[in-house]
Amino acid sequence: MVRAIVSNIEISLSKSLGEHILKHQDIALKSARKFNLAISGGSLINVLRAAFIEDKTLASKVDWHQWNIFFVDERIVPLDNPDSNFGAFKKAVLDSLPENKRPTVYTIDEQLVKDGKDSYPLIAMEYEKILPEKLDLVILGCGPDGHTCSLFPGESHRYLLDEKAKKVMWCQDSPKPPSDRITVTLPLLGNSNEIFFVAEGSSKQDIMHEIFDKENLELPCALVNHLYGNKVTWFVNDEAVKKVEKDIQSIN
Ligand SMILES: O=C(O)[C@H](O)[C@@H](O)[C@H](O)[C@H](O)COP(=O)(O)O
Repeated sequence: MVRAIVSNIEISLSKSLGEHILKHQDIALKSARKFNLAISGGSLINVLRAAFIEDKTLASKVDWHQWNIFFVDERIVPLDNPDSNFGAFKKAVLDSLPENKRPTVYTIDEQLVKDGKDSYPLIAMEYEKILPEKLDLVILGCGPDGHTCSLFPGESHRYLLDEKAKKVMWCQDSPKPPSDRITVTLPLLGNSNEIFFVAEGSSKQDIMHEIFDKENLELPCALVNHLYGNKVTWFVNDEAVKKVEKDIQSIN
Protein backbone atom coordinates (compact mmCIF):
# COMPACT_ATOMS: atom_id res chain seq x y z
CA MET A 1 0.00 0.00 0.00
CA VAL A 2 1.22 3.50 -0.92
CA ARG A 3 2.45 5.59 2.02
CA ALA A 4 2.18 9.36 2.22
CA ILE A 5 4.12 11.73 4.47
CA VAL A 6 2.54 15.17 4.67
CA SER A 7 4.80 17.96 5.77
CA ASN A 8 3.60 21.20 7.31
CA ILE A 9 4.96 24.27 8.98
CA GLU A 10 6.60 22.25 11.78
CA ILE A 11 8.34 19.60 9.71
CA SER A 12 9.53 20.77 6.32
CA LEU A 13 9.33 18.48 3.33
CA SER A 14 13.08 18.73 2.75
CA LYS A 15 13.78 17.63 6.33
CA SER A 16 11.50 14.62 6.22
CA LEU A 17 12.64 13.64 2.70
CA GLY A 18 16.28 14.09 3.72
CA GLU A 19 15.87 11.89 6.80
CA HIS A 20 14.25 9.12 4.77
CA ILE A 21 16.94 9.26 2.08
CA LEU A 22 19.59 8.95 4.77
CA LYS A 23 17.78 5.94 6.21
CA HIS A 24 18.07 4.25 2.81
CA GLN A 25 21.70 5.34 2.47
CA ASP A 26 22.46 3.59 5.76
CA ILE A 27 20.54 0.45 4.81
CA ALA A 28 22.35 0.24 1.44
CA LEU A 29 25.80 0.84 2.91
CA LYS A 30 25.33 -1.94 5.48
CA SER A 31 25.47 -4.53 2.75
CA ALA A 32 27.20 -2.77 -0.17
CA ARG A 33 29.93 -0.25 -0.82
CA LYS A 34 27.70 2.09 -2.80
CA PHE A 35 24.32 3.75 -2.43
CA ASN A 36 22.72 3.74 -5.90
CA LEU A 37 20.19 6.50 -6.23
CA ALA A 38 18.31 7.95 -9.21
CA ILE A 39 16.73 11.39 -9.14
CA SER A 40 14.45 13.43 -11.36
CA GLY A 41 14.81 17.04 -12.39
CA GLY A 42 12.40 19.87 -11.73
CA SER A 43 11.69 21.21 -8.25
CA LEU A 44 13.16 18.12 -6.56
CA ILE A 45 16.66 19.46 -7.12
CA ASN A 46 16.05 22.46 -4.87
CA VAL A 47 14.52 20.22 -2.21
CA LEU A 48 17.72 18.16 -2.29
CA ARG A 49 19.74 21.35 -1.92
CA ALA A 50 17.66 22.42 1.08
CA ALA A 51 18.14 18.98 2.66
CA PHE A 52 21.77 18.21 2.01
CA ILE A 53 23.48 21.58 1.53
CA GLU A 54 21.50 24.06 3.61
CA ASP A 55 20.49 21.79 6.51
CA LYS A 56 23.84 21.29 8.19
CA THR A 57 22.63 18.49 10.47
CA LEU A 58 21.42 16.37 7.56
CA ALA A 59 24.41 17.40 5.44
CA SER A 60 26.84 16.04 8.04
CA LYS A 61 25.30 12.56 7.71
CA VAL A 62 25.69 12.20 3.94
CA ASP A 63 28.46 9.82 2.81
CA TRP A 64 28.76 11.54 -0.58
CA HIS A 65 31.73 9.40 -1.56
CA GLN A 66 29.57 6.31 -1.40
CA TRP A 67 26.77 7.73 -3.55
CA ASN A 68 26.27 6.86 -7.22
CA ILE A 69 23.72 9.28 -8.63
CA PHE A 70 21.77 8.63 -11.83
CA PHE A 71 18.93 10.56 -13.48
CA VAL A 72 15.49 9.04 -14.05
CA ASP A 73 15.19 11.39 -16.98
CA GLU A 74 17.42 13.81 -18.76
CA ARG A 75 16.79 16.39 -21.42
CA ILE A 76 18.86 15.82 -24.57
CA VAL A 77 20.84 19.04 -24.41
CA PRO A 78 24.50 19.79 -23.62
CA LEU A 79 25.24 19.38 -19.92
CA ASP A 80 25.87 23.08 -19.42
CA ASN A 81 22.54 24.03 -21.05
CA PRO A 82 20.13 25.59 -18.50
CA ASP A 83 17.62 22.81 -19.36
CA SER A 84 19.96 19.98 -18.38
CA ASN A 85 18.90 18.11 -15.23
CA PHE A 86 22.55 17.33 -14.53
CA GLY A 87 23.39 21.01 -15.02
CA ALA A 88 20.69 22.04 -12.55
CA PHE A 89 21.90 19.47 -10.00
CA LYS A 90 25.50 20.57 -10.44
CA LYS A 91 24.61 24.19 -9.86
CA ALA A 92 22.34 23.55 -6.87
CA VAL A 93 24.24 20.76 -5.11
CA LEU A 94 27.56 19.60 -6.57
CA ASP A 95 29.13 23.04 -6.86
CA SER A 96 28.51 23.59 -3.14
CA LEU A 97 30.44 20.48 -2.12
CA PRO A 98 34.21 20.45 -1.67
CA GLU A 99 35.92 18.70 -4.58
CA ASN A 100 37.13 15.82 -2.44
CA LYS A 101 33.63 15.19 -1.09
CA ARG A 102 31.49 14.65 -4.14
CA PRO A 103 29.31 11.76 -5.29
CA THR A 104 29.82 9.99 -8.59
CA VAL A 105 27.21 11.36 -10.96
CA TYR A 106 26.34 9.55 -14.19
CA THR A 107 25.42 11.80 -17.11
CA ILE A 108 24.31 11.15 -20.67
CA ASP A 109 27.09 11.04 -23.28
CA GLU A 110 27.50 14.64 -24.35
CA GLN A 111 29.29 13.70 -27.57
CA LEU A 112 26.21 11.78 -28.74
CA VAL A 113 24.07 14.85 -27.98
CA LYS A 114 26.26 16.83 -30.37
CA ASP A 115 25.93 14.11 -33.03
CA GLY A 116 22.25 14.96 -33.53
CA LYS A 117 18.90 13.18 -33.66
CA ASP A 118 20.09 9.92 -35.21
CA SER A 119 22.10 9.31 -32.05
CA TYR A 120 19.26 9.88 -29.59
CA PRO A 121 18.22 6.19 -29.36
CA LEU A 122 21.89 5.43 -28.70
CA ILE A 123 22.00 7.94 -25.83
CA ALA A 124 19.23 5.94 -24.16
CA MET A 125 20.97 2.60 -24.87
CA GLU A 126 24.28 3.84 -23.50
CA TYR A 127 22.63 5.23 -20.37
CA GLU A 128 20.89 1.92 -19.76
CA LYS A 129 24.29 0.20 -19.83
CA ILE A 130 25.67 2.29 -16.99
CA LEU A 131 22.67 1.82 -14.71
CA PRO A 132 23.15 -0.77 -11.96
CA GLU A 133 21.04 -3.92 -12.03
CA LYS A 134 18.99 -2.63 -9.09
CA LEU A 135 18.68 0.90 -7.71
CA ASP A 136 18.43 1.33 -3.94
CA LEU A 137 16.17 4.34 -4.25
CA VAL A 138 14.44 6.32 -6.98
CA ILE A 139 13.11 9.83 -6.28
CA LEU A 140 10.44 11.02 -8.69
CA GLY A 141 8.58 14.24 -9.36
CA CYS A 142 4.95 14.58 -10.39
CA GLY A 143 3.98 16.92 -13.20
CA PRO A 144 0.66 18.80 -13.13
CA ASP A 145 -0.49 16.48 -15.96
CA GLY A 146 0.40 13.37 -13.94
CA HIS A 147 3.67 12.59 -15.72
CA THR A 148 6.66 11.26 -13.90
CA CYS A 149 10.21 10.81 -15.22
CA SER A 150 9.52 11.61 -18.90
CA LEU A 151 6.64 9.14 -18.98
CA PHE A 152 3.74 11.29 -20.17
CA PRO A 153 0.03 10.48 -20.26
CA GLY A 154 -1.75 10.18 -23.63
CA GLU A 155 -1.75 7.98 -26.71
CA SER A 156 1.25 9.58 -28.41
CA HIS A 157 3.50 8.60 -25.51
CA ARG A 158 1.97 5.22 -24.70
CA TYR A 159 4.97 3.50 -26.34
CA LEU A 160 7.01 4.56 -23.31
CA LEU A 161 4.55 3.15 -20.75
CA ASP A 162 4.08 -0.04 -22.78
CA GLU A 163 7.79 -0.86 -22.89
CA LYS A 164 8.51 -4.17 -21.19
CA ALA A 165 12.19 -4.78 -21.88
CA LYS A 166 14.21 -1.60 -22.26
CA LYS A 167 15.03 0.26 -19.05
CA VAL A 168 15.78 3.58 -20.73
CA MET A 169 14.13 5.08 -23.81
CA TRP A 170 14.19 8.14 -26.02
CA CYS A 171 11.09 10.28 -25.41
CA GLN A 172 10.23 12.31 -28.52
CA ASP A 173 7.94 15.34 -28.73
CA SER A 174 7.72 15.78 -24.99
CA PRO A 175 4.73 17.95 -24.04
CA LYS A 176 7.03 19.63 -21.50
CA PRO A 177 9.98 21.29 -23.23
CA PRO A 178 12.61 20.53 -24.30
CA SER A 179 11.12 18.03 -26.71
CA ASP A 180 13.79 15.32 -26.69
CA ARG A 181 14.64 13.43 -23.55
CA ILE A 182 15.66 10.07 -22.23
CA THR A 183 13.56 8.44 -19.56
CA VAL A 184 13.65 5.31 -17.47
CA THR A 185 10.69 2.98 -17.98
CA LEU A 186 8.30 1.08 -15.73
CA PRO A 187 10.45 -2.10 -15.66
CA LEU A 188 13.29 -0.10 -14.12
CA LEU A 189 11.00 1.43 -11.49
CA GLY A 190 9.53 -1.98 -10.76
CA ASN A 191 12.97 -3.43 -10.16
CA SER A 192 14.09 -0.68 -7.74
CA ASN A 193 14.08 -1.26 -4.00
CA GLU A 194 12.19 1.89 -3.04
CA ILE A 195 10.34 4.71 -4.84
CA PHE A 196 9.75 8.20 -3.44
CA PHE A 197 7.56 10.87 -5.04
CA VAL A 198 7.91 14.54 -4.15
CA ALA A 199 5.06 16.99 -4.83
CA GLU A 200 4.68 20.42 -3.31
CA GLY A 201 2.50 23.48 -3.76
CA SER A 202 -0.89 24.53 -5.07
CA SER A 203 -0.08 23.69 -8.72
CA LYS A 204 -0.29 19.99 -7.72
CA GLN A 205 -3.75 20.12 -6.08
CA ASP A 206 -5.87 18.98 -9.05
CA ILE A 207 -3.53 16.23 -10.12
CA MET A 208 -3.22 14.89 -6.57
CA HIS A 209 -7.02 14.59 -6.48
CA GLU A 210 -6.93 12.64 -9.79
CA ILE A 211 -4.17 10.37 -8.54
CA PHE A 212 -5.37 9.64 -5.02
CA ASP A 213 -9.17 9.91 -5.16
CA LYS A 214 -9.94 8.93 -8.75
CA GLU A 215 -6.95 6.59 -9.10
CA ASN A 216 -6.93 7.42 -12.81
CA LEU A 217 -4.57 4.81 -14.25
CA GLU A 218 -4.09 6.79 -17.45
CA LEU A 219 -1.77 8.96 -15.37
CA PRO A 220 1.77 7.60 -15.09
CA CYS A 221 2.01 8.65 -11.41
CA ALA A 222 -1.19 6.76 -10.55
CA LEU A 223 0.04 3.78 -12.54
CA VAL A 224 3.26 3.64 -10.52
CA ASN A 225 1.17 3.72 -7.32
CA HIS A 226 -1.00 0.93 -8.66
CA LEU A 227 1.83 -1.30 -9.88
CA TYR A 228 4.45 -0.80 -7.20
CA GLY A 229 2.46 0.68 -4.29
CA ASN A 230 4.10 -1.47 -1.63
CA LYS A 231 7.41 0.33 -2.15
CA VAL A 232 6.06 3.83 -2.88
CA THR A 233 6.15 6.77 -0.45
CA TRP A 234 4.83 10.23 -1.34
CA PHE A 235 6.39 13.29 0.27
CA VAL A 236 3.90 16.12 -0.09
CA ASN A 237 3.06 19.34 1.69
CA ASP A 238 -0.41 20.18 3.00
CA GLU A 239 -0.91 22.73 0.21
CA ALA A 240 -0.47 20.07 -2.49
CA VAL A 241 -3.07 17.72 -0.98
CA LYS A 242 -5.77 20.30 -0.19
CA LYS A 243 -8.17 18.81 -2.75
CA VAL A 244 -7.54 15.18 -1.84
CA GLU A 245 -10.70 13.81 -0.24
CA LYS A 246 -9.17 10.62 1.11
CA ASP A 247 -7.47 10.85 4.47
CA ILE A 248 -4.04 10.79 2.91
CA GLN A 249 -2.30 10.42 6.32
CA SER A 250 -4.14 7.17 6.88
CA ILE A 251 -2.72 5.60 3.73
CA ASN A 252 0.46 5.35 5.79
O1 LIG B 1 13.17 16.50 -16.35
C1 LIG B 1 12.04 16.69 -15.99
O2 LIG B 1 11.24 17.37 -16.60
C2 LIG B 1 11.64 16.11 -14.67
O3 LIG B 1 12.36 15.04 -14.26
C3 LIG B 1 10.14 15.90 -14.56
O4 LIG B 1 9.71 14.59 -14.70
C4 LIG B 1 9.74 16.48 -13.23
O5 LIG B 1 10.07 15.63 -12.19
C5 LIG B 1 8.25 16.74 -13.19
O6 LIG B 1 7.89 17.51 -14.31
C6 LIG B 1 7.86 17.53 -11.96
O7 LIG B 1 8.54 18.74 -11.98
P1 LIG B 1 8.28 19.82 -10.86
O8 LIG B 1 8.57 19.17 -9.57
O9 LIG B 1 9.23 20.93 -11.19
O10 LIG B 1 6.84 20.22 -11.00
